[in-house]
Amino acid sequence: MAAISLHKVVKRFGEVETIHGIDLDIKDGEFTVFVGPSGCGKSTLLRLIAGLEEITDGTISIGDVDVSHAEPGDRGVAMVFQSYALYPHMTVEENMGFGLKMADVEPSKIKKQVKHASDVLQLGPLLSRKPKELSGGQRQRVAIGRAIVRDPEVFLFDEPLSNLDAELRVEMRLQIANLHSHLGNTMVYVTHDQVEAMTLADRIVILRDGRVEQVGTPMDLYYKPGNKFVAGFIGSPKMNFIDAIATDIDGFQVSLTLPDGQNVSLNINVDTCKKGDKIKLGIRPEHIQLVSGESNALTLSFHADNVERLGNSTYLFGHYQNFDGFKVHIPSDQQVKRGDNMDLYIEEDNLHLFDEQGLSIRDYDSIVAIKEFCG
Ligand SMILES: Nc1ncnc2c1ncn2[C@@H]1O[C@H](COP(=O)(O)OP(=O)(O)OP(=O)(O)O)[C@@H](O)[C@H]1O
Repeated sequence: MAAISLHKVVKRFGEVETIHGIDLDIKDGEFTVFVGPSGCGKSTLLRLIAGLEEITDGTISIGDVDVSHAEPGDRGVAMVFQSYALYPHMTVEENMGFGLKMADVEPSKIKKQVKHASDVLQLGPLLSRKPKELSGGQRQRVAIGRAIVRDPEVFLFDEPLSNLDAELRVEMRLQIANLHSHLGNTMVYVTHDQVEAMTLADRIVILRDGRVEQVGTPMDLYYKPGNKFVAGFIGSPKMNFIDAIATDIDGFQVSLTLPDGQNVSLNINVDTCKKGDKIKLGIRPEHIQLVSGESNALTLSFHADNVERLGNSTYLFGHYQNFDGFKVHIPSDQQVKRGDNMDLYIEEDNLHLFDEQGLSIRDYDSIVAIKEFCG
């Protein structure tokens, strides 16, 4: 096991800089997930840690060792890719032991390591099969097994589940979570699937255009997004954003004018905001209610253009004022049909506020503080 530390890491491909001076500390034994939109640099960053790409500037250390310019094989890492890349003519057992065989490891030791990995992944009954006799999920387990037999300090996963169908992905996701709790190694995992990120990660690193937008536990990123990009990226369906103008700020109170002309006064502590500022108000679809409650801060008139019933819950897609594509996630027992007009209710605690640059201006810690103060 080993901690990983990136210090001002830069990567340029020719003239083009794609990683712009990233600082990041990954703790020993932590499961860290890199997420972000396509092209943001997730795979490049992982490959820089693995040594499959050379850094242009900065340093990378694994454990106490500076590996910035070390060969991949000398870094104590094992990587699992999206494509399993198994040798078709070899059995599962031979595939798993091949790397050790090439490194001239004794056959009895190889057998022991393969046995250990196949026990961990429940591959025992499949050891004598060839890859073509395996399902996609089983093949990916063999690829993971091949990494385990090398007994690395760090596992690096590059979208390992993206070739699998939806059901298998869920199964393999659970297997990888079990693997981490069983082995306890430091693991870094790249995905663009936010469900994988939320469910697997101890900490998520959200990347955008080669920079880190925010690092935090899944729940921190969900409840306390540092900016509008993170708020929109984490959560499904995505957070709704509506425009507002700050008309008054007074300590723990901020007054806003909404697009429908209503003025609302919120008991919210904002860090940096002044009268006349344009604000984006963020509202998660699942934080909207159709029934008025005691602590509602906001009521919005909504028209449902579309209704999707999934059985366990219902999604409404519609508009509030001129905000098309406004999304609402409600329990399935609520009777709503396409074309209905209704009021939406949102509680104060569930509102997010962003300034014109997209930075969060809500002091999230004061939510807890105010609650504690008020008992
Ligand atoms: N070998 C390369 N030569 C030139 N540019 C590259 C190379 N590899 C990656 N890039 C560029 O670096 C940027 C980051 O790519 P990367 O593959 O790391 O993104 P990603 O976030 O993993 O994307 P995806 O989710 O689509 O796999 C992209 O703009 C890509 O075009």
